[in-house]
Amino acid sequence: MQKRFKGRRAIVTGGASGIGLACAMRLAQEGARVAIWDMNADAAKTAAEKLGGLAVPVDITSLEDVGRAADETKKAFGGIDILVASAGITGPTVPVTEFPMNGFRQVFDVNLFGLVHCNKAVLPAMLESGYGRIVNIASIAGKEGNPNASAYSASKAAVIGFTKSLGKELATKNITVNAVTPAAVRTPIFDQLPQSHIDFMLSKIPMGRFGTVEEIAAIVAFAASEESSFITGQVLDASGGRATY
Ligand SMILES: NC(=O)c1ccc[n+]([C@@H]2O[C@H](COP(=O)([O-])OP(=O)(O)OC[C@H]3O[C@@H](n4cnc5c(N)ncnc54)[C@H](O)[C@@H]3O)[C@@H](O)[C@H]2O)c1
Ligand SMILES: C[C@H](O)[C@H](O)CC(=O)C(=O)O
Repeated sequence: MQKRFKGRRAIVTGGASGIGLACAMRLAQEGARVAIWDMNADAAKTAAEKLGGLAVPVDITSLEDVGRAADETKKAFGGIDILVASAGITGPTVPVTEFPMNGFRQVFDVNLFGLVHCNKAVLPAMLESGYGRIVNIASIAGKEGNPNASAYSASKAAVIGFTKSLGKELATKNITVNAVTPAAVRTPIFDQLPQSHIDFMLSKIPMGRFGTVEEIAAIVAFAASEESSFITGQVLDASGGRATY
């Protein structure tokens, strides 16, 4: 495998599981030093040991905790070149008429505000070095809006809008900011969903199968690489043919 990330220092939020773990493994396999940022401290430790990286337990909903994590990572690595923001939750799978507002806010606290905290936290180091790659993991749900998943869909649509804005702000700073919108991939996040919703998501994929974490990690790795230098503020799709834009 090529070593596109030799000498690069990466943070992967949600890196202890699923898509984030696969992204962390791919970046490490290609030479990056990787910090696993995750609220699951034990899983983060296990993942970091597996890839020879750094485990940084953090709750991304806390701006202060994220600032502490960024300081710890920058001190350990000497800088930050890459952020893959993968940490996320689904929230309840219910119609809007039944959707509890505390649940709606929790989804936004993690999926949007937590992601914004992490994007903000890595920018000083990237601006100081004059280089950066930010890859925000959104979802096809943010493009299409899934029924019974209004908070999740809205939060991912917000991630897309935020990514487009930040990409334009940083366009002359050699820092790119892109989103990836996967369709369903069988990971532990499915444990947060009823089977009916999982069946619905599969039914929407023209390829007739779920994606794999490796397939998502491959597109994330491209977006995180130097090769993607003329792509910013964009949405890179990985939905098995489902997305129409
Ligand atoms: N799996 C899919 O079908 C799919 C498809 C499209 C997009 N996504 C998105 O991809 C990302 C990763 O999903 P996944 O399938 O790997 O899920 P996952 O549940 O396997 O992993 C999510 C990780 O995020 C961590 N996390 C959750 N809340 C956190 C917080 N407040 N602070 C720090 N860490 C926190 C969890 O501990 C977990 O390790 C999510 O943003 C999800 O919305 C998933
Ligand atoms: C959490 C979901 O599995 C993920 O976002 C994929 C999705 O929403 C879909 O419709 O596919």
